[in-house]
Amino acid sequence: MNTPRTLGTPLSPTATKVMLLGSGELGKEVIIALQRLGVEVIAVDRYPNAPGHQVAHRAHVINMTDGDALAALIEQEKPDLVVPEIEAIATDKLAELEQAGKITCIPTARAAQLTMNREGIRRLAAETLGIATSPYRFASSLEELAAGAEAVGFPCVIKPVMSSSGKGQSKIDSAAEVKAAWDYAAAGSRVDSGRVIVEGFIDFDYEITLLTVRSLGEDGQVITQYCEPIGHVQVQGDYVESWQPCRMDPVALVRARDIAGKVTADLGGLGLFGVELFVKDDMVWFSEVSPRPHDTGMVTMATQVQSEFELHAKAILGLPVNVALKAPGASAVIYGQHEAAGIAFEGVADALRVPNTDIRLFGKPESFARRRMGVALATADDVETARVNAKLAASKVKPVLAK
Ligand SMILES: Nc1ncnc2c1ncn2[C@@H]1O[C@H](COP(=O)(O)OP(=O)(O)OP(=O)(O)O)[C@@H](O)[C@H]1O
Ligand SMILES: NCC(=O)N[C@@H]1O[C@H](COP(=O)([O-])[O-])[C@@H](O)[C@H]1O
Ligand SMILES: [Mg+2]
Repeated sequence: MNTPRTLGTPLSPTATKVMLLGSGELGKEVIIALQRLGVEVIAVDRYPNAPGHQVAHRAHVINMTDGDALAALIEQEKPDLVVPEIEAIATDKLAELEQAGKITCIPTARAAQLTMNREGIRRLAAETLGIATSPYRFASSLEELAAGAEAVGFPCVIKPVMSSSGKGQSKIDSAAEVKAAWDYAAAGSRVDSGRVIVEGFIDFDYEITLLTVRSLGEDGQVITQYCEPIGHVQVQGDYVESWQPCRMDPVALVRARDIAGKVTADLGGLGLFGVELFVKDDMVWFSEVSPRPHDTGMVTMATQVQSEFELHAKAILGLPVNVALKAPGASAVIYGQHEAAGIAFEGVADALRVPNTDIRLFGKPESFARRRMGVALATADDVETARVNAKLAASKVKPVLAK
């Protein structure tokens, strides 16, 4: 597509139909942004009442890694656009359907395929595009992992090739810990491929997500724009707080944009990407990329003129976008803390009394101790104050077991 889409009326023959594959907290916001443009949205996830299910025109529950089930649902709904929201889907089937001209996948089926598996995106970035990354090896057995760890050196980080939000990830300091890391990766993999990546540990000063948007310009050509960098802190491979803008060495910022530009140009298509980068002084390493909104980018709901979700929604429809920052701000995660269905949240009023804050509760039907159930957002004159306030607001929200 190189012209903007004409938008129809939902639930009518002119409807512009978008199908989200994955309907968590990130998809929920993309859906709301699409709904505002009168797009008909079909939300799909692996369990009922996922956050995005609750705000879409229609909701479906299927095993999205089952290619036949996925193809059948696409055939039934005939969406104009298919928008992957998680990695764990039958991306080979999406590629087959795209090849046959049956779907338009966002940003491309190939991007979904390459980023579903760490091996695909890592080899593309490091070996094809020549971009700096941590040293790495792949391993399909404990013996290969032990050899890979020796090759990249200690400390190193071991991750299943198919996992996200830090699941199955561990950092080890010696050969004695390799077996525990192998077993932990096997347990945390979202698709048990029995394959892991071992990466040399990068002793970075800080890490960022560079939200990068590919949208259509007035002449129908794709243009690439960069949001202000987002700094973040991760615990056990999962994001706990983020802030924007993240102050950076100017040379590092140029390098970060250059890497993000190269990677997203290769992946192609339209939409927003979250490019994860490690930074030390003026050196920048590529870590990975989400061809979709990024969890650390939830901060943009407070900080940008158009949130990352609105940017994604507009870009995929061929519409122009505005990546401008509105105010410095921060986000802090609210975890479930309990293992139970239908939990309640006390203290929301206290949280909202913290100056210039807001709260999102995702509405996930079931809580786990470390499941992300909500996020606190804050803006301020400076990022430091916003970080303090976002964390304070998040700490005031108390997940409790329903009485
Ligand atoms: N090689 C490395 N050196 C130093 N830190 C690392 C390395 N690999 C991962 N980390 C740390 O672990 C975090 C999570 O890693 P990564 O992004 O690869 O996992 P993930 O499971 O894909 O997470 P998500 O889905 O949330 O992006 C990184 O943001 C970083 O803080
Ligand atoms: N880092 C990726 C990420 O943040 N993905 C977001 O989390 C949801 C799954 O949450 P769940 O595991 O609680 O169901 C996904 O659907 C997506 O919105
Ligand atoms: Mg990551």
